[in-house]
Amino acid sequence: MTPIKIGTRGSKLALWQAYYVQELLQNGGLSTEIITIETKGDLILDRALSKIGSKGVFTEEIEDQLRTGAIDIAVHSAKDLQSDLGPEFEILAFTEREKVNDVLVSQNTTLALSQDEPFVIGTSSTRRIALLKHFYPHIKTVDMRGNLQTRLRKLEEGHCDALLLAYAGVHRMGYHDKIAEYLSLHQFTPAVGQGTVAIEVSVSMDYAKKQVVRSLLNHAETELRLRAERAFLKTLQGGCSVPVFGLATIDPQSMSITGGVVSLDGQEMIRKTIQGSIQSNPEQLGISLAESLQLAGADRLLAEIRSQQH
Ligand SMILES: NCc1[nH]cc(CCC(=O)O)c1CC(=O)O
Repeated sequence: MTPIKIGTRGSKLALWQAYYVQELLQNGGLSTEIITIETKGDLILDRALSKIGSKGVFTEEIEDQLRTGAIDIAVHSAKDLQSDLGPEFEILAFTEREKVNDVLVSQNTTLALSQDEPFVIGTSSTRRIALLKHFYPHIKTVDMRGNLQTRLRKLEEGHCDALLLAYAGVHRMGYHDKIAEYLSLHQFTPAVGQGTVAIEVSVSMDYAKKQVVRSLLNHAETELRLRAERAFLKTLQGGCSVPVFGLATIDPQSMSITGGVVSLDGQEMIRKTIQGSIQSNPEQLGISLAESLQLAGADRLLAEIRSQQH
C-alpha cells in the first residue's frame, strides 16, 4: 500500500495529534506521511470565531485536500469538526478519548474559581464565558484567541491571571504544572467532542484502505459517545461558536448524555440528562436529548444568542 497521507493543521496541538495518529498507523505496519495545511482559523486571529463564521473555520482548506486526494485522512480535534460534514466526507474513526474536563491554568496554582477575590480569565469560548457568568459572576474575562502557545505566552505576560482550557490540550502540550483546578463536569460540561481526535476522510476513499485505517485507529466506546454527542449538536444546530455543551458517558449497562445551552449573559440555562440502554442507537439518544431541550425552549434561546452575535 502507498503511504497514508495525513493532513493536519500546523499548530503544535494539531501536530501532536497527527504524530499520535501516525504512530498508531505505523505500529500497525503502515507507512505514513504528514502534510500540514493552513486554515482560516489559523490565519485570522483578530476576530472572534463567532464572527468569522461557525462552519468549517478550521476544516475547509483541509477538506479541499481530501477532495483532491492530496491527503488520505485528515486529523482534527473532534470538537473543531462541524457536526454536519455534508455528502462528500465522513468520520472514519475516533481515537480513544482522554479526560474531558476543562481546567483552570495559571502561574498561581492556588487560584480557584470559588475564591472570594475576583480575577481575570482569558478565553474566547462562548461556552466558557457564559458558564463563568452563570456560576462565578464575580470572575472577569478578557478575549483571548490564538493557539495554546500564544495564550500561554499572554498569560505569562500578564494579560490575564488564568486561562480556561481543555485538559486534553494542556496534557498534550505538557503544561500540567500550571493546572490550578480541574473544573467539575456538572458545572463546566465540555463542548461536544472535547478530548477526542477524529479522523475525517472522503466517502470515495478506497474501501480496503478505509478498513485497515479504521481498525488501527477507532476506539469503539469513544465512537459511541461521540456519535450520540454529534447527533445532539447536529439536531440543535449548535456549532462551535454558540454556548452549547454536551457529554455522553457509558457505564457497562447504559449510556447517558447531558447537554444544554446557556445564554451569553449566563442568566438562563437549559440543561438535561437522559439515559438509554447500551444496545440502543447512540444517535437516537442524542436526538432525543436535543428534542427535549427544544421543548424546554432551547431553540428560542439559541435564536436570541445568534441575534446577539451578529
Ligand atoms: N477550540 C480549540 C481547541 N480545540 C481542541 C482543543 C483541545 C483538545 C481537545 O479538546 O481535543 C482546543 C483548546 C481548548 O479548548 O482549550
